[in-house]
Formats: sequence, C-alpha cells, structure tokens
Amino acid sequence: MSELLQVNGLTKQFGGQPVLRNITFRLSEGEVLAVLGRSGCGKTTLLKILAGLEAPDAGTLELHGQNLLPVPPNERQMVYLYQEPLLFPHLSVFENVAFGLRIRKIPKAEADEQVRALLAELDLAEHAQKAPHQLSGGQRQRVSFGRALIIRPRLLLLDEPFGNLDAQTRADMQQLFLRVSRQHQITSLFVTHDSREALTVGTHFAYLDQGLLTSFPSVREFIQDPRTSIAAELTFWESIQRTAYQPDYEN
Ligand SMILES: Nc1ncnc2c1ncn2[C@@H]1O[C@H](COP(=O)(O)OP(=O)(O)OP(=O)(O)O)[C@@H](O)[C@H]1O
Repeated sequence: MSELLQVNGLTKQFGGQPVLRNITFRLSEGEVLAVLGRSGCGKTTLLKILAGLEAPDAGTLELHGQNLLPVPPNERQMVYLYQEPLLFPHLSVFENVAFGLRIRKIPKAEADEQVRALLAELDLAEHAQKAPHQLSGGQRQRVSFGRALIIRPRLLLLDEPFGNLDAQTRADMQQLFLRVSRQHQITSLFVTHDSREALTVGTHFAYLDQGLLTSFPSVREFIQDPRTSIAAELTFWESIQRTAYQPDYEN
C-alpha cells in the first residue's frame, strides 16, 4: 500500500499549555487509523490541524510527499465529519449530497447518476426528496457521510461521528462505515472514546492521552496496553460469566 499521510513531530500549545506533544504517525492508502482518546486528550485539535483549520507550533505534515502546511483547507481534499451533521436545511437530501458536484460544475446528468448510486449504497434512496429536518439522527449522519464521499476525498477525518446516536443505530452506522469505506478504499482517521467502536472500524490503532499519541504495531498490543482498559474489560466480562447467578432449571 502506498503511503498517503506522514505526520512528524506535531506540537501545539494553547496559552503555554501543551495540547499536542510531538505527534508522529503514518497512514497508508485504504487504512483506517482508529484513535482512542478521552475527552480533552487533544483529538479535535489534531484533526483541525490536519484539516488546516488550526496551525501547529512545530512539526511537518505531508500528503503523498507534498508539504500540506501552506495548503488552504479547501484544497487539502480532506473532509472533517463530527457528531453534528452539517447539512443545508433548505436543500433536499438529494441536493445536499449533490452539492459538492454542483459547485465543481460536473454535468447534471452525470452528477445526478452518481448521487442516485451513492444514496442507494447508504440506504437513503427512499428519503432523497426529504428535507434534513424530516430525518432521524442516523439518517442525517448518513447524508453527511454521503456529502463527504461524493467528492472522493483523499482523507476522511472523523471526530466521534456516531457519538450522538443510540447504541443500535451507532452499531448499524459502524457496519455501514466499514462496508462503504472498504468498497471505496477510503483512508480515514477515526477518533473515538469507545474502545468497541475503535476495534470495529480500525485497521490500525493508536491511543491519544494528554496530547501524546501511541501507535500500536498490532491489534493485540492495542488490546493488551493497560491504558486502553480493553484487557481489563474482557477480564471483567469473563469473570461475570463465571460467577453470575445460574438458575437451577432442574428443580
Ligand atoms: N482555541 C483554543 N484556545 C485555548 N485552549 C484550547 C483551544 N482549543 C482547545 N483548547 C484546549 O486544548 C485541550 C484539548 O482540546 P481538544 O478540543 O483538542 O480536546 P478533545 O480531545 O477534542 O476534547 P473533547 O472530546 O472534549 O472535545 C483542552 O484542554 C482545551 O481546553
């Protein structure tokens, strides 16, 4: 796989307070780097720097070997998705998804065909003519995902994108993300505080704590690292299974 993103020694402070400390990692095409981190660990700052919405104090950022720091956000070909889907309230689902193609002046018939195909993939075909306020939270997040995918970004930046959804919808969205990102070979950096979500969506794993990023060589090391608490959680569930009350069905 060819290397897409190289981040070296990224550092950021706010008012003398270090928020990102010497962050270094690489991302190859088609990978999903799941970054597990608690609230306040610096994840939003990291994603904003990648998207060009915030400047680092030090460090380098390269996409396919090109220095990204002087490149303005709208030319980075990255899409930043967060909990609240950003949709145009006055446009239909169809036109929300089509927007990125319309401003790029893609011929209407070709654009419409691409939108129809993507809406079908995202299970949104029957909602194409609805306005955003007529959709559920999960449906709105799928439209937001569609708006991002339609322009074929080189990198998707996801900041707790399913954090506002109920457990079942969240699980459905994780499966949809997996299906669509494999099919379109999308490279993503997916930040979450939920270890199950990280394990479900990630092909590679990292842990961000107080601005320090640890990348793990394999899922095994990620699970075993005490800071992720995953091994402790597994032990808890195993012990519960052994000690939980077992009704005696015989009597
Ligand atoms: N523009 C800013 N000015 C000053 N401090 C900031 C600014 N942006 C972020 N911070 C501080 O940097 C730290 C990390 O913030 P960041 O938003 O990156 O955290 P986060 O991991 O995304 O947290 P959350 O999940 O709660 O959004 C916090 O202590 C925050 O107060």
